[in-house]
Amino acid sequence: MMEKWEQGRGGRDEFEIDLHRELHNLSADVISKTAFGSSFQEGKQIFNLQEQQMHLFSLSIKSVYIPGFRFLPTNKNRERWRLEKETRDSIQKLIETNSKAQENATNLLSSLMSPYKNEEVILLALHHEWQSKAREEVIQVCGIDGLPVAENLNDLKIVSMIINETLRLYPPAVFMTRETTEEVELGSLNIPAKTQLHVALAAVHHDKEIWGEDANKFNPLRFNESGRHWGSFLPFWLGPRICVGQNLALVEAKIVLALIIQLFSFVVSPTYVHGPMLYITLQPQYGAQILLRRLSY
Ligand code: HEM
Repeated sequence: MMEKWEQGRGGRDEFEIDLHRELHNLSADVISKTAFGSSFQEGKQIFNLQEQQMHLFSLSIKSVYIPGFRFLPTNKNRERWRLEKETRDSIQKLIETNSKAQENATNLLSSLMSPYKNEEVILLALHHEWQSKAREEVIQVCGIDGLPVAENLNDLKIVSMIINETLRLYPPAVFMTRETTEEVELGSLNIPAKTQLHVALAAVHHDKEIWGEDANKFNPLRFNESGRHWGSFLPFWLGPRICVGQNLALVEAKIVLALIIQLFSFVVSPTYVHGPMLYITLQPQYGAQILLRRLSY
């Protein structure tokens, strides 16, 4: 990705990119490579099929629910069935040809959650003091041309705090849905069996009683303090269904953010319009345009 940026720069000091698009492509590459290794191209094709399915799913949840409608052979339904069949056939083919992919394929591809958050870079583009602090740390830990590697990732404490603070303010999974299997008492509420509950993660993350009066402000320092309630920060959820990709996501996010900070300084482009939108996960509706400037040390 960085090489592509460098080529696209073509000698200019400053250039604009849509970070949302760039990180989305990077995420597809990394998940496909991690899950499928040598079958990377086929993996990426499945990723693309799922993305088209996601688009159709997001249209259906916004329309009026008519029982049984999903069984009618409308154009959109036929497209959904085609994508579903093509995805299943491709995964099956991969499993048959690549025994290594067998354990991981369905699980990893069931998640299109990008581990990289445009918001991290956008927030750093707005908060220059944190951008500088993070750069100082990356250079101290990795040097001006060294890479973030397994041995030094734990030393990137400020970078971690920035990632956590971004996941707090803009959790990709905005709410979780659960259904009660039996009647339960929740505080003063008596909830019957088979009731759907929506747990609003974003509301918990912005709760002033938990996070204080500056709950809506970007302040990575709050992640320097210990003693927080385990239920107050849950971007990856909790318990038995906690995100299995959590560690991979955090490691990837750290590496990518550290590399961008090490090579470029950045500001928000005048063409950027802030418009977070729920599209299965939280996404920037109009993209994430930033102006990058190559650093020379
Ligand atoms: C910032 C990035 C990510 C966030 C915020 C995130 C968040 C979540 C959340 C909240 C859940 C719980 C969903 C539920 O139970 O309803 C979940 C589940 C899951 N995630 Fe992630 N995820 C991220 C990245 C990833 C990545 C990179 C992968 C795979 C490489 C992944 C794989 C999974 C899988 C397989 C599950 C289902 C686990 C189960 O049901 O047992 N996630 N994720």
